[in-house]
Amino acid sequence: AAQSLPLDQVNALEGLFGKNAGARRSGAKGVCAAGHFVGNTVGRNLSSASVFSGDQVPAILRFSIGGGSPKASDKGRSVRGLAFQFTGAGGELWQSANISAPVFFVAKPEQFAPFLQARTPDPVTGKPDPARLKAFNEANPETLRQAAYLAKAPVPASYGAVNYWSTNAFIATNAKGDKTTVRWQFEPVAGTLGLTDEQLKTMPDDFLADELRRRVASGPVVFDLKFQIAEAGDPVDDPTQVWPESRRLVPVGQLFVTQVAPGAGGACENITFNPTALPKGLEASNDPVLRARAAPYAVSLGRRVSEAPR
Ligand code: HEM
Repeated sequence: AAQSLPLDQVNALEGLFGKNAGARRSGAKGVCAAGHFVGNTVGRNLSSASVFSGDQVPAILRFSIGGGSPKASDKGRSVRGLAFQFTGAGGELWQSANISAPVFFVAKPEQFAPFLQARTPDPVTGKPDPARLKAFNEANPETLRQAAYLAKAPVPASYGAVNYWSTNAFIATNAKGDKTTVRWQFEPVAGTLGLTDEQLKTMPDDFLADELRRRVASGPVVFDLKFQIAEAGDPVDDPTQVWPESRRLVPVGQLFVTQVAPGAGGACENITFNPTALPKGLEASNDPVLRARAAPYAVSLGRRVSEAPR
């Protein structure tokens, strides 16, 4: 029976991926990192948020693999995640969790648990019920767009060589009070890099965290943060739909990744990157998926921090 949306969502993640003590119920495998963000004048013209001041803003970061398994393969065709917490002037926080796909897999929060349940193996057959999966997919075709994107995208060779998107829309307000609806993306300045078919066969399942450590040891990994500017009629409340490619994409600052935790754990672990924790000058849009995120993140945080340590 339905309990509440956030509990159903977290329980559905546990149903599919297991209840992995101490681990995030989504983005379970990952690594803590740190660095800073520097905003530019374009950012300041769009948003009065103190993080765009141009000063170095401290960043706590986490890179991750999609899904709730701490043992997920780094070669899987799931999303990679980039979560950040920027601390602006006066301790003002901006938290966010972004993925390596321009679209999310549900348009509405009510689709989240049924999407996962339809993919959860039946204990008797060891496989998802094919009729149930087919019925869900046919009734919810927009939930297949993310997998279609990932099927064609190269598997990232590095956490530092792939784009990350907000997928959700936000409203930026500048000092004059002008409002702009935006989505954002992080683009690696050194370019994107995918694994070749040969590498997919020969690489181990665990390489991304060490690869990032090596990269950062030889210099900061830098991402351009770009805002994509919505125009009238663009779907601002549906993260399964991209906006037209012709939409303006403007750099608003750069993220410098300068440290990677030497092992498991670190400053990112007790944080839940709640994407509606926003500084003054940035607001949540009416996207119902965005608005639904804080509660299940808090449920997952509560469960994982109260379980036995890994
Ligand atoms: C209704 C929609 C969603 C639900 C129910 C949901 C649920 C969750 C949960 C329970 C966690 C674990 C939180 C923690 O333990 O700290 C999580 C993490 C994460 N989610 Fe979501 N999520 C949703 C939408 C999204 C969207 C739209 C994105 C990205 C565009 C996203 C990206 C991520 C990432 C990258 C992480 C890992 C963050 C980290 O490294 O701590 N999620 N999500």
